[in-house]
Amino acid sequence: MTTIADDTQQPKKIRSIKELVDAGLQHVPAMYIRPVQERARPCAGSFNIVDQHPHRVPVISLSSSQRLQQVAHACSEWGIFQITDHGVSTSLQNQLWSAAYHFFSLPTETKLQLISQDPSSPLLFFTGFFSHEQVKEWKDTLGFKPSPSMDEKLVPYFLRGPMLNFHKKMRMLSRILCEAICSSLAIDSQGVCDSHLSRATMGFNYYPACPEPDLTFGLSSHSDFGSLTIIMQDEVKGLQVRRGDAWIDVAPVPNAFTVILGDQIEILTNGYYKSVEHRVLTNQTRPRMSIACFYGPNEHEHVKPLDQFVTPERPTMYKETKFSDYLKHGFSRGLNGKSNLQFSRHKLVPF
Ligand SMILES: O=C(O)CCC(=O)C(=O)O
Ligand SMILES: [Fe+2]
Repeated sequence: MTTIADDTQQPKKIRSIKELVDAGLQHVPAMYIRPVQERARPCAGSFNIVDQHPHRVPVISLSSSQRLQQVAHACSEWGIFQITDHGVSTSLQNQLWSAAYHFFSLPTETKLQLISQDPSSPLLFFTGFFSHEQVKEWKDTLGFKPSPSMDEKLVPYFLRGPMLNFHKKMRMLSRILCEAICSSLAIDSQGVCDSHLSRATMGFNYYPACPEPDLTFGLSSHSDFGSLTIIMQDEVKGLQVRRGDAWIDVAPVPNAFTVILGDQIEILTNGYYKSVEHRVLTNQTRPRMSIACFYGPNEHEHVKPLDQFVTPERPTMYKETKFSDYLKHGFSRGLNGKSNLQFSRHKLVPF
C-alpha cells in the first residue's frame, strides 16, 4: 500500500494519478492540495455551493421546434446547455465508453507503450492539465489531435473504430450546433462555422476517486480556450458551472451531451454570448470519466468581434488575437477562471 502524506515521500514525477490511487493512496499528495481559499467547500465565505438550485442547466431537444429560441436563451443566459435527440447512436457511445474504460484500465506502462512516439502520432497520454501546473489536477487524460496526414494505425486497434467514428459524428453535430448558434444570433453561419470548427481535438478524461476530495479538483475553474466544446459525461456527478456566486451541478442526463461556449465565441460576439466558467469536483467513492470534443479556429487564424456586435453603445471589448497566441498564453499560465480572456481584452475598455 502506498501512503503519500508529505513531500518527502512523493515520487519525483507522477505519470498517472490513477496509478497512485490504485496502489492504495490514503492521503492526497502535497502537490495536489489546493490553497484553502480556492477549495470548493471552504470553511467560510467565498462561493456558495448550490446543490438544489431552482434553476437547472437548460436541456434542449434538437428535434424540438422551439430549439432556436432555447439555444438563444441558453447561450445568452448560461453559456452551457445539454442536448438530447442529437442523432449519435447509443451503440456508438457505448462502444467508445468500453474502449476508453479498457484503455484506462491498462497498467500505465502499457498505456505509454500504446502511444506511439512517432511525431505524426495523434495521441498523447498525460496526467493533470500540463506538466508545470502549480497545483496538479486530479485527472489522467488521453488526448487525440487528428490531422489529415495522420496514420490511423497509430491509434490502438481497440480505440480506432469507435474513436474515429465518434469523431466524425461529433464533427457533424458541432456543425449543427454552430449553425443553430449563428441562427440564434441572426448571423451568417457559413464563414463562422468554417472557421470556428476547423480545429477539432478530443480529450478522454479519467478522474479517479479521491481519498480527500475537499482538498482537490478534478479540473479547476476555467473557461475553454476554443469556440465550442461538446462533452459526453458518464453518470457520475462532478462537472459544475458557475452562475454568479453559485456553482451549479451539470447533472448527468442519460444520452445527453453537454455543450459549452468557449472564449472565442465570447470574443467573436463582443461579449454578447459569454464563455462559461466550469470546473470538475472529485469524490471519494467513484471514478468519473468524460469525453470532451473541442472545436476552435485553426492556430494561424485571427479572431476579433464581428462588426454586427460593435456599436457606439457597445464598443469593441476584444482586440484581434491570433488563436495560436491565445492558446500559448493559456497553456503557459494554467487554469484560473476566465482570466485568460484578459489576454484579448481591449486595453481602452475597463473590465
Ligand atoms: O470532465 C468534464 O466534464 C469537463 C472537462 C472540461 O471542462 C475540459 O476538458 O475542458
Ligand atoms: Fe473545460
